[in-house]
Parts: sequence; structure tokens; C-alpha cells
Amino acid sequence: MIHIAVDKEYAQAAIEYCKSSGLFNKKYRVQHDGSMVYIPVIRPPEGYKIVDINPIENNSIKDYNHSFSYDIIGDIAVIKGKKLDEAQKLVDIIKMRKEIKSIYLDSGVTGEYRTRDVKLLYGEDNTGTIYRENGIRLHVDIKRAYFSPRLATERARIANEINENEKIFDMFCGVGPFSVLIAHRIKCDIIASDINCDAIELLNENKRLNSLKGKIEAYCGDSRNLIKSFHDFNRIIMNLPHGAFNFINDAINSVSAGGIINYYEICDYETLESRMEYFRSAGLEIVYKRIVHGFSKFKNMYSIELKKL
Ligand SMILES: C[S@@+](CC[C@H](N)C(=O)[O-])C[C@H]1O[C@@H](n2cnc3c(N)ncnc32)[C@H](O)[C@@H]1O
Repeated sequence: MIHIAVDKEYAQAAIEYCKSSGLFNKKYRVQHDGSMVYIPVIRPPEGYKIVDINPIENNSIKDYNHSFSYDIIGDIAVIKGKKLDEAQKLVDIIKMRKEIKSIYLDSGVTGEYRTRDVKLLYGEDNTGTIYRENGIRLHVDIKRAYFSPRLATERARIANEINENEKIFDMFCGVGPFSVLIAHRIKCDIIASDINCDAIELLNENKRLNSLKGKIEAYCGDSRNLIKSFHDFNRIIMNLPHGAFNFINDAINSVSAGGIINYYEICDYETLESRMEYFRSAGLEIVYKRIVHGFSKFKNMYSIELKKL
């Protein structure tokens, strides 16, 4: 039975969203497991982690004993964190969903381009699809360029914060989920860069797929070199969770006083504390900090909003 998995901290908002959008499955109970909450849904909303677990009917108490997770990206299902034989067993369950044309096993994100090593388990071998999120459409290719639907809520949160005419640098833009959503919602000037030219090709397509109020100039290249040519950004988005810290000084130099850096990092608590110390010593105010999602036993993905003083 399909549930969405959310951190305890965000469960109330997610339950309210599922109820108000008619997706909440009233026949079953919301379940808890440590810091995670599992919300039963009739069909899964995009952008949430989906798990198949045994449901608990209202008025009965049963423990669930089996779980697995996968992401739906357009008409593709991506199974994660499973060995091939275990994943094969899940295919029969997932393929019952009518919208799914292909099922892939994802062995993880690797290399500088952060691309996925995927193996086809079922259906057409077509890693490209159209994914809908927060009112925009994105042409995504799960093999050619990084994309994850799990940041949908975070992207909507950032897009809501942007003021008209902001000058923004999306340093590690991928296929453009941040840039396209922001430019769809508000008049602004965005420079977007990615070292993977396939990502930039898809971003340029995504500019054409959506109606945009803002302007996006997309560049293929190392953002460390590009940033030297641009200054006085009102906002810099740094979504490179395993490497953003290596670029923080370049970002500090290019953001204007009072400007914002949206910084993402996957790290443990000790590293997070040392980053906070560094940010303060470098003249940044920590405006906001939250866990976007868990990553491993000791590591989380953090979203940190920094203001240059
Ligand atoms: C985690 S992905 C984020 C993509 C996008 N922001 C999103 O939310 O889907 C990081 C991206 O940074 C790109 N990248 C890695 N090193 C880079 C560099 N030095 N300059 C520009 N882009 C880089 C990778 O190719 C990858 O697409």
C-alpha cells in the first residue's frame, strides 16, 4: 500500500496537504517509525518519497514488516538502495501502476556530473521523460543529467521568497528545476551554470517548455570560472550537496551586501557545526537552517540560508 514518507518535523504540513488535495487514504492510519512518518495516500503526489508498506486499517493494530522505496519521475519508476534480485521482486508490484512505462534500478549518483548508474528492469529503455512539479514541466533524463524529485518542496519554498527583479546565480543548475520555477513565477535575471553540457541542453529545452516571466542565461562550464565574470548577485543558489563548501568563498565574493546564499550540504552534525562557525567568521548571518531529508545514519541533507552582512 502506497504511503509517502516524511520527516516527523514536516508530517503535519504533509498530512494537511494530502487531505486538502483529496489524496489522503482515510481507510488507513498514519504510521510512525523513529523520526519518519508514513502517510497513506490514494495516489502519490510527485516530489515526495514513496514507500510501499503494509497498511494499518483504522481500528486495527498490526505492525508492518516489509518496506521499500522508489521515486516516480514522469512515467519512470526508479528503485533505490536494493540489490538486483531484491529489486526484480518489486517490479511486479510497481508495474501495476498504469502510468509507468519503465522501471530502473538506481545504483547511485557518481562523478562530477552527479549522474545515475541505472539498469532497466522493465519496459521501454527510455531514460527521458516529462516531469511535472509546482506548476512547471521539466524534460528530465535520469541518465544524462542529475535530477531528484525529492527537493520539490524546497524549490517551492525558495521560489516563494524571491523578490521581483532579483539577480540570481544558480551555480549548479542541472536541468534547471530551481531556475525554471523561479523564472516561471517572477520577473528576474538568472545566470545558470552546470559543468555537464547535457544538463544545459535540457535546461534550454525546459526554458522553451514553460512560460517564463524571468530571463535565464544558461552556460555550460565550471561555475568557479564563470562566477569571476559576474558580480553583485542578490542571491546565489548552491545545490552541490557533496561539494558546495569548496565554492563558498567565490559565492561570498559575488553576492552583494544584504544578498542571500542558499547553501545545501550533506554532512554529519560536527561538520555542520564547523560550517556554521566558518560562515559567521566570513561575515555571513545564518538566517535559516533545516534538514531537507536524511541521507545515512549520521548524515543529513541541510538547507542553510545565509545573508551577507
Ligand atoms: C546535485 S546536482 C543539482 C542540480 C540541480 N540544482 C537540481 O536541483 O536538480 C549538482 C550539479 O552540479 C553540477 N556541477 C558539479 N560541479 C560543477 C562545477 N564545478 N561547476 C558547475 N556545475 C557543476 C553537476 O553536473 C550537477 O548537475
